[in-house]
Amino acid sequence: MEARRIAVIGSGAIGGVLAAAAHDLGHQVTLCARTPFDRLSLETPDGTAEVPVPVVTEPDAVGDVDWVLLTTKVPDVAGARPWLERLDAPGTPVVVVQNGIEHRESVADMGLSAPVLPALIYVAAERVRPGHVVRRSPGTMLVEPGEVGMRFAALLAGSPVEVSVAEDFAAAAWRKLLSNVGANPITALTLRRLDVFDVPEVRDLGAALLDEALAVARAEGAALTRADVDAVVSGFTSDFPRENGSSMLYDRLAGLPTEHEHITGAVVRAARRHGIPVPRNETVLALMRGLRPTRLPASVAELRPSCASNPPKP
Ligand SMILES: NC(=O)C1=CN([C@@H]2O[C@H](COP(=O)(O)OP(=O)(O)OC[C@H]3O[C@@H](n4cnc5c(N)ncnc54)[C@H](OP(=O)(O)O)[C@@H]3O)[C@@H](O)[C@H]2O)C=CC1
Ligand SMILES: CC(C)(CO)C(=O)C(=O)O
Repeated sequence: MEARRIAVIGSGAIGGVLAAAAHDLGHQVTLCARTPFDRLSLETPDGTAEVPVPVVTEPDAVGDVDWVLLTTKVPDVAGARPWLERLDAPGTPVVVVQNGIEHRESVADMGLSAPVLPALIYVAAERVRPGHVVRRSPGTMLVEPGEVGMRFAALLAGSPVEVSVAEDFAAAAWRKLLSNVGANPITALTLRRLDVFDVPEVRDLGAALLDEALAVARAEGAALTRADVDAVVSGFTSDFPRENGSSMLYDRLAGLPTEHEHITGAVVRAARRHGIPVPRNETVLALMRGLRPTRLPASVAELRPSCASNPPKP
């Protein structure tokens, strides 16, 4: 495919993975970062590679582009407004690559002239320090159907991130939310990686959180069933290397605010609209709200393994 100019807003786990994937395909990538660093490096089971893409911290330093990939955490979208305003153009789609079900809402008040493409990503990726990202699995992305989604799939075709169109994107987003409602707060609260789901009671709690969320998803019109819950729960210990954690665990380790209001909070808000009881998710939300975003001591940070010792699952 012809090389395209791509701006990636956010240089964390997902921004790093997507910037590397696009660069390796020959696209012209610019990383729009908040915290400056010199050079992106990506650690995978095959080794660590430098990704020689320019890293800029000022919107005026980036020229016009063909695609914008927004990869900040959901609560950080407001802070990314200067980038989005600088890059906005009717022919430059903004791909919102985030967890949750609020992809369009999160940029709705920006007044963008650009088409917005909601996107979901499944990947085991961790930003361990500014500019250094560990990717422990290949990635898969799901995007809304339509012409922009198909062009985006073509843009990354042949990279380690396989993009496909989800005919029922709303259901796909709720299915992804099921995994995040279980894995993210449980790993963040226990400060453990996905191996925490080897503990039978924790696995049962995960399943119970998902059961509650399933009732809400169905009330919202998402065509999901108990089989989706079962698949997600068994995936906790089989879809990714168990040394993987979750984006919420990584935020907690780094002392950053977490996305709980957009994960568990989204389920609880929708449950209230429908009068559906979700006591376990309400409890988890209260605990997440009670956490202080404080960088954790070195002994806890040692939970961060490198990739080299973690071969991918077949
Ligand atoms: N990590 C994972 O494995 C997965 C994550 N996701 C989802 O993907 C989304 C992105 O997560 P992830 O990449 O993990 O998050 P990270 O915290 O690793 O990265 C987010 C990046 O956004 C940057 N940022 C924040 N505000 C701005 C700003 N104003 N301008 C420029 N950059 C900014 C942060 O900067 P700074 O460096 O200063 O912190 C950080 O580098 C989330 O919605 C997450 O839930 C989905 C699937 C898997
Ligand atoms: C659970 C996981 C790893 C799935 O991609 C994820 O979405 C996250 O870490 O936020």
